[in-house]
Amino acid sequence: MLSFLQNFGKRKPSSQPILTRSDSLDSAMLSTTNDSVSKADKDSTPATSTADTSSIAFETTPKPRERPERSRSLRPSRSNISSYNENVLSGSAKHGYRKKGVDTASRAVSGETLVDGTTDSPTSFLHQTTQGLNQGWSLGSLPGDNLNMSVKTEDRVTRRKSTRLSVFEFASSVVEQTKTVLGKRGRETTQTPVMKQEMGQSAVTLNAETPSFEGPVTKRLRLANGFEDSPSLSPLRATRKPSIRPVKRWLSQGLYVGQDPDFDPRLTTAKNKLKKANTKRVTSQRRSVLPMPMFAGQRNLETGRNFKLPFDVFSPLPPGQPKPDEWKKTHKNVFIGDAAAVWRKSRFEASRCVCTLESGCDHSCLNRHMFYECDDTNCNVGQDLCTNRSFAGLKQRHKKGGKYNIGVEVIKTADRGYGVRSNRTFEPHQIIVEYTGEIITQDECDDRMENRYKDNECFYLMEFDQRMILDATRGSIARFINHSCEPNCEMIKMTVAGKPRMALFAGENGIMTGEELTYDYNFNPYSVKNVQQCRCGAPTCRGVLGPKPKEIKDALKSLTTGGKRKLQQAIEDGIQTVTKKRKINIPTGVRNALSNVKAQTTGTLATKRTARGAEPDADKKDSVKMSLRRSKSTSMLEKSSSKTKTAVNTYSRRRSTATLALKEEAVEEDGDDDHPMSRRSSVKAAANSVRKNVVRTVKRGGRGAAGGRSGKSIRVIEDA
Ligand SMILES: C[S@@+](CC[C@H](N)C(=O)[O-])C[C@H]1O[C@@H](n2cnc3c(N)ncnc32)[C@H](O)[C@@H]1O
Repeated sequence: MLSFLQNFGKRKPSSQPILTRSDSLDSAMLSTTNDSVSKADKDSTPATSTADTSSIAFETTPKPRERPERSRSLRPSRSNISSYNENVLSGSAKHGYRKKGVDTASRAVSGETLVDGTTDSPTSFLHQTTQGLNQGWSLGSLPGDNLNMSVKTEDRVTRRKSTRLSVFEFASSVVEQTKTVLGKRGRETTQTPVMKQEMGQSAVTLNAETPSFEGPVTKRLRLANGFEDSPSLSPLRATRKPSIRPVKRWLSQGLYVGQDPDFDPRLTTAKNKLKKANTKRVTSQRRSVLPMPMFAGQRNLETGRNFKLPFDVFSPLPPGQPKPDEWKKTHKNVFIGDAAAVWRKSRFEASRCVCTLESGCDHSCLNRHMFYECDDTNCNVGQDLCTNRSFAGLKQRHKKGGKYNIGVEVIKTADRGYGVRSNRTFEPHQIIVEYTGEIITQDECDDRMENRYKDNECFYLMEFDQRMILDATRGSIARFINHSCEPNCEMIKMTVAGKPRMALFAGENGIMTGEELTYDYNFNPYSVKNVQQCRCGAPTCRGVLGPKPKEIKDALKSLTTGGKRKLQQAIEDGIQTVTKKRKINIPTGVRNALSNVKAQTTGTLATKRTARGAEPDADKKDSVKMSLRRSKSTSMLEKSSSKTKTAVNTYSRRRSTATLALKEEAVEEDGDDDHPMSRRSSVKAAANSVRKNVVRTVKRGGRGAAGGRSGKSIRVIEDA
């Protein structure tokens, strides 16, 4: 049988038999033909090759009929024909091009010319064939044996080989072709590492034990492992992966099923892993599924949770947005040149706030009112209860990293150059971004203006503290924040661990995702000719960067014609009224009048304060100090601008010496049980009066060709 298979159905002689299911059927079907031939040829000289077989077969049969002789080269080579015939499938095929005289019926499966002249009916033959197909494969028992169709090796008779393909042979060839196309790589991709490993081992075994096998590896593996009659024996099925039906667990267990309870969607996977590794979890208290709504409600009632609407949304800009040329960044204030040496430590000693554990450090915290950030050295309630640690919170946010935590990004505006927008929400008064840069002395600033920045369009300079300048040319992203007459943020200077720092805070209404961040520059162009048109688009836009000239005039009028009370009110409203005079070209006469009124008023208030002696009137004290400091600042600016003619954009929201003194008194007197709160509220009132933005922006006046260019400005913080 083996030798029969070897000689039959193979294009070229092979030393190894191919044991395939198709072969068994094929051989079963075709053996009748061969046997009939062998019967006829039994007595003739045995052939030694398939070619001989053909010759024998054709020699013993007469020519079928006369046909026009075709050239051999034109005749299709039979060994190359791989056509598919339904007759072959049905088993009733009459193979090939027959010679006349050959009993075609005997070639059919249904013939009665089975080996040894057995008289099995076609039905029983088919039955046996089916049995043979269903049988397992093994070397010991081949299906052909059951069919009693074995052919002894010594009786090997060369027979004419059918050039048509049987159905199984055809299928095998298709699979083989497919595999050839897929190639090794294709097979590898369909095999799991475990499969490969198993197959590798089995292949070794197979090679060692059954070297005569050929065919797909999977089949050999099955044969070797004894998985007989397995459906995966089919080469087509062998390459197919078992499909795993996905189970929608979330349908029954909720959307968060399987998610780690500590998972933070704002972090990257790596950071989440790190966080998980670093946190000790109390696994016993964790539940793998969400609590039922009633339990969730109960939990909320017990533990409490701030309700937030809308939930924080992160909305980064789509890629490909125009970005500013890379600027030198620094996220910390850096002293440059002599600044560090000149810098003095804060004159004011840190004092503890008087907040209680019951109330926590809330909006009534004195440190908060004084624009001092609480820390472990000056806070009475500790980190957990304190809400006056904005800069510390910002540091933590930035430490976490990611665009969401940074929360801002640069955008290109239509008509104001670059700007900054939020890509998440911010609560009212929440810190957004710190304004950092290089801290330089006034001399250094002048030098930079004359040399380094002489061709610049924009300047990012602010008067900072102790007459230092904060230059954000190398600084944080906050330098790109534009002005608006109806801003949604405010720039605030606070003392953090004894050092002043500036940051942008959300305004009263908080910030929504995608809003452009703005604050009021109170831009002072220094000269009317340098007034810049404002394009903020607010309904109440003043039209220029800075106060309207009319407002300035009105303020001046109130200063000159109003009484002391009115003047004081004007002063408390902010020093804009004083600085505004430099935004427009105020007539010298008016200016002199203003100076006189200012001096008189200051003197009066100061006298009053002295007369009151030890009894502090917080508001007035504050006003006095403000006016004094204001005068000082003004002169500083005048001097500065007259000397260097540099433009300064100033901002200040700063406590005064007086308010600090009051605060200390209040802390001391807080122990007095009679009126502790009244004292404190007077301090608060004093502090509140100081919380006025004092922002001045002065356009750079003519300094040669570069100095006279419009649009050049620097912003300087001014101590109030
Ligand atoms: C500190 S820079 C702000 C960032 C600037 N837009 C940029 O592209 O670098 C200040 C300059 O921005 C422009 N600017 C800011 N707000 C403006 C506004 N509301 N209207 C017109 N120009 C504005 C002015 O030219 C101003 O001198």
